[in-house]
Amino acid sequence: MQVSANGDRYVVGVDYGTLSGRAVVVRVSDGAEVGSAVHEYRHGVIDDRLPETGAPLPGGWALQMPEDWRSVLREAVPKALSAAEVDPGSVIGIGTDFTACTVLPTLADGTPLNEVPGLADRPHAYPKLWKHHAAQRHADRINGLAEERGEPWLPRYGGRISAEWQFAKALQVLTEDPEIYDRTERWIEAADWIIWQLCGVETRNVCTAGYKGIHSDGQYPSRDYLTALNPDFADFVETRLAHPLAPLGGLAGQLTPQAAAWTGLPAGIAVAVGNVDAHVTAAAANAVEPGQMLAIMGTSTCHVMVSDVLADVPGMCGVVRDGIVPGRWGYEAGQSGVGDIFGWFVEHCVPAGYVEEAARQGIGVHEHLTALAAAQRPGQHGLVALDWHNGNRSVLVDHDLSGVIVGQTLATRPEDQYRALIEATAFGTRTIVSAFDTSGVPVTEFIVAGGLLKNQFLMQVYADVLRRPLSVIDSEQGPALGSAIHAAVAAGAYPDITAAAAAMGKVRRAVYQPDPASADVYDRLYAEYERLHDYFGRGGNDVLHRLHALREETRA
Ligand SMILES: Nc1ncnc2c1ncn2[C@@H]1O[C@H](COP(=O)(O)OP(=O)(O)O)[C@@H](O)[C@H]1O
Ligand SMILES: O=C(CO)[C@@H](O)[C@@H](O)COP(=O)(O)O
Repeated sequence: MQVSANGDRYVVGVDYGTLSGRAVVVRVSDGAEVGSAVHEYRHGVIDDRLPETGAPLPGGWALQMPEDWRSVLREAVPKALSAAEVDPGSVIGIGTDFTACTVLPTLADGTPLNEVPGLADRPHAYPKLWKHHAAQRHADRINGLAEERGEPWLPRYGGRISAEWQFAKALQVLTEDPEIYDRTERWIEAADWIIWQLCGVETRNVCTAGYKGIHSDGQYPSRDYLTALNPDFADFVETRLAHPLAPLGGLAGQLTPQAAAWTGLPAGIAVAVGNVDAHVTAAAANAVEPGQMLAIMGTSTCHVMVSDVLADVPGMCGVVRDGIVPGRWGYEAGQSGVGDIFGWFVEHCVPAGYVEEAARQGIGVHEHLTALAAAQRPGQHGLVALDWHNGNRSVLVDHDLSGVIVGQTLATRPEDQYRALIEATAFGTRTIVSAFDTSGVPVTEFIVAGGLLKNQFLMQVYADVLRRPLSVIDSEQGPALGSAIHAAVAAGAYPDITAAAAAMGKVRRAVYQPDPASADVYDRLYAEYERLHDYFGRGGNDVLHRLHALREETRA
């Protein structure tokens, strides 16, 4: 094992986000981040037209391009190494994390179907990004049948499987393009596909299989159940998924000469088993003890927490043995839209005068609206909103729901709505935290990571709405740092993730304290949120579903 001139050893973590991939070079001894680089995906999120043909995509679709992911290895990793000014020979391992469930059909050798000659014009040949929401009716069918048959795995997923998960997406392929389904030799999470690119062998990790792949108590849904779903789906598990599952922090293999040439790293170094962006971040924030809930807040929010207790938490995404750290139960819940909602508002709902004023002050529109919103007292805008602009992942698990804002008058201004949307996402998080608190897995510490940390006003709103202190990760590259920590374990530098997280993870405790007076007002607003939540989300008024159906019908 090589080391640098001063004896330091390094690992590389690569975080595959929704729009870009980030690489960070990290010192093994203490987690110091010594260099990083970001590479934007050329095609970003493909949700409008297929790049090859320009053919329009239906509503709810979100695809990605595997070549964009390889580019991150070719571009971001060498740049991070050069920024770090470390000898590549002192790097002992590489780890990666991915959005999930981002899943793709491939040939038996891992070639993505969209790269197979003659298939580039077939939308179903492309990877489906986590936020591909066009499989809701398949998820509904999966849930309905599982409930009817009393499938044992259903409670492990909060009673409902999400349209984002891999069975719903695969069933959509089978139903809408059976030929592409037939050509699919492997159906694989991007989290595992990228590892295949790095070390040349197929591996599958317990995390994506457990949460997004309905692999529970050692098995996928039965052949009998899949046959009942659709006889042509009967052998889906055996033919396209089946593979031994590898533990998190495990060694997937060694970096191939080809991947070494892409990255500038030495061939033969350790490649860690694939993992999910949210789950690796638990190690980065050293949030690996029971009761420590970590919220990774960016375009969406994921909530992850380990526990020694197995409980059914209504509406959670899943509870998986070894799903965050080996030896413990790992819980996940989430909100499908958070930063994306603020991004949508900034892009589509702000008059030119605000954009000009932000430019005049030399700040972004988010910062301008945040400053105006922060000058208000809680409740002053007279609004309450539902944060469902990208559907609801927890606790309702329904991607056909949409956003609601109540209380607008002629005096309502953009900053009022921006603030109401921030508060709505905080109320969504409170709903999730209380689902855990009341299900026997109480949240004892709330820790935040992710891009939204930069909005301090937003953080204070969350502390007030949750009425509890917020700890924050002390890194701007949480997932990439977490991947690097997994690489250090895979390379044998630490005995396990917990030990590596203690040495390399970074957290600042109780940085935001709740303000009791604000919290009192938010309690009243939250009570309104809860009423609207149940009215629009639990059948009190099905208007959001009817509007969704009408929109789809009209588009068709
Ligand atoms: N100052 C801000 N306040 C609130 N939201 C912001 C701000 N700046 C950017 N955003 C939103 O944050 C999201 C990006 O978060 P980030 O963590 O960087 O991305 P990702 O989730 O893809 O890793 C975008 O959806 C954007 O609209
Ligand atoms: O769902 C998960 C993880 O389980 C995320 O990958 C997904 O929400 C995308 O996260 P980002 O918003 O890109 O950070």
